[in-house]
Amino acid sequence: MTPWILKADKLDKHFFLHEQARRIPSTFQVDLELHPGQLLAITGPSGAGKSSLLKCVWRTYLPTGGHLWLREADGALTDLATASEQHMLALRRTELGSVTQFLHCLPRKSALDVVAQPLVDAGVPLAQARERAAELLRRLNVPSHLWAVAPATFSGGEQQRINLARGLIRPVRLLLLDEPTASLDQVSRDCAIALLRELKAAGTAMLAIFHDPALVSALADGEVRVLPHPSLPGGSASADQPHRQAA
Ligand SMILES: Nc1ncnc2c1ncn2[C@@H]1O[C@H](COP(=O)(O)OP(=O)(O)OP(=O)(O)O)[C@@H](O)[C@H]1O
Repeated sequence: MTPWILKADKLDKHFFLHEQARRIPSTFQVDLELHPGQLLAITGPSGAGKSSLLKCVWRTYLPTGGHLWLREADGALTDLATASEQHMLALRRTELGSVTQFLHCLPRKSALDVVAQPLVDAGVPLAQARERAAELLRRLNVPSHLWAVAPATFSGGEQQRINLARGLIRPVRLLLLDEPTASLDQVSRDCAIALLRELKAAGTAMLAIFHDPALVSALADGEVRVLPHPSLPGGSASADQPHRQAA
């Protein structure tokens, strides 16, 4: 097997609300090992810290304990728990990608250009980026009469397909997926599964939160179960046996 691309070692995240002097526990003692071409499903009860784990990798959240090693394309090992902001910005431009369930885009920009933008930002000529965007929109069954329209007025499922196309258009080595298919119907979900399988086959590693067990069984190579902090209800078992990765 190829060497891992991401390894978490007792990763912790808690929040401190200074004005209330209150500590909010989140992700607790997570260990995981993710290889190129693998998808690991992050599972666990609501509030256990699944999204926080992905945000620690993307570094919207700064981990409060443990290590989060990324093996970069040149083989260098970087601990995302301590990497500089500048380094993180560079990694987000080159190696990391993230798709959530929410589409954030500028008003008045066409759906086609919203999807093409990450490629344009990466230096791909506009015509070529639009061609690839059109291909993805077709694959995700977004009707062509919507391509020139700004997605602000789109239905939830349409917006989510735009968001997914935008999130998948730029090739990355590690992709984070936080419920990117939550509002999709069965047909669109199957299209998304096919696209994600192609990315896996091309070697993209993925950490994903899917609430739909059908997606987990269709795509996951293993599971990382995030359990609540031992101080929380349902968390006592995790004190002795924190989050284990199951193959
Ligand atoms: N920015 C923040 N400030 C304070 N607390 C936060 C913050 N982000 C998350 N939390 C808290 O961390 C805990 C874990 O949240 P998180 O969203 O990671 O859980 P989750 O497992 O993804 O939940 P769900 O399945 O319901 O989406 C929750 O108690 C949440 O209130």
